Amino acid sequence: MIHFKEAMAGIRKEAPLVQCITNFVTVNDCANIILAAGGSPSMAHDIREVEEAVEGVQALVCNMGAIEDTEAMVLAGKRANQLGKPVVLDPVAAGGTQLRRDAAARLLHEVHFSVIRGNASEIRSLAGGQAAGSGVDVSVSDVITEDNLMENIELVRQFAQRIKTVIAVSGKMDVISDGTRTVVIHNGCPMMSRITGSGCMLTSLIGAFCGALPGDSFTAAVTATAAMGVCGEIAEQQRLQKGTGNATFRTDLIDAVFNLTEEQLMEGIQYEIYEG
Ligand SMILES: Nc1ncnc2c1ncn2[C@@H]1O[C@H](COP(=O)(O)OP(=O)(O)OP(=O)(O)O)[C@@H](O)[C@H]1O
Ligand SMILES: Cc1ncsc1CCO
Ligand SMILES: [Mg+2]
Repeated sequence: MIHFKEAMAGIRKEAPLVQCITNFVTVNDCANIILAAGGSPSMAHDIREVEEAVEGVQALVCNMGAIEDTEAMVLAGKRANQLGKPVVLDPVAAGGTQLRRDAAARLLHEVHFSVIRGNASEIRSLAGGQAAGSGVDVSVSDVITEDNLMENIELVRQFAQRIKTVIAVSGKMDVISDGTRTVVIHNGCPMMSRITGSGCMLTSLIGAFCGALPGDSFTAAVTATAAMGVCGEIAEQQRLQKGTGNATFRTDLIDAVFNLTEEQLMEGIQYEIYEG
């Protein structure tokens, strides 16, 4: 059983401060989704201040879209680890270039992450498999479908168990595992992949939930992913009513997170749990 309601209440009560070392493409959306959820963002990323900045926050998010900030992520991540604060990784285009493969390997070696959230190509690459993609989007051949769901659940579960980290793979179906329990979430809509940053926003939201629930990163990752999916559906209904496009969808998605009630979340979630 996942305590979604308690997690939702917790993030609004705790108002966690979340530090994001993230990319210039989607930094503003990451800050706004944290605010929408009831948290408070800090985008401090300079190597001269990240270790000090981490002392004042409840969680750290490292987004490899800011590949130039890898050193800052290592410094901040190590300090967060010393302080026992959750660290979340978004391995943007992790398998795409040698620079990114090296950065991902270094980050995994030097920092312990509470949660890693990426698309199927990124997670497949981190897990040591052959990922087809080289860009920031998932490759068609890596997409998780009904047909390959069970083998992907097993891949994600084994990877989570091996590195003792909650792994969250996003897509049409989101697969989240702590190495024992695996949750599959069916919410969301294709429009979410027609804006840039829905993944970065999801990772930031996971960071905010981890900040509110520091001892339970699995519940944090599952609740954030479910909330994002339900809010994507709400924003899509509005897009269809208004006849708007991807720019308004992005705003409506953030608004939906701002206005999301525990009841809306509970009514909207479509998920199943696989044990063992
Ligand atoms: N076809 C889809 N159907 C339902 N939900 C989707 C679909 N594609 C993406 N999503 C949702 O969009 C969000 C982002 O997932 P996605 O896998 O697209 O991240 P990403 O590739 O890292 O994105 P980006 O790098 O652009 O930020 C998740 O909440 C996911 O559930
Ligand atoms: C498009 C893009 N390029 C680097 S980071 C980023 C945001 C989505 O991952
Ligand atoms: Mg991404």
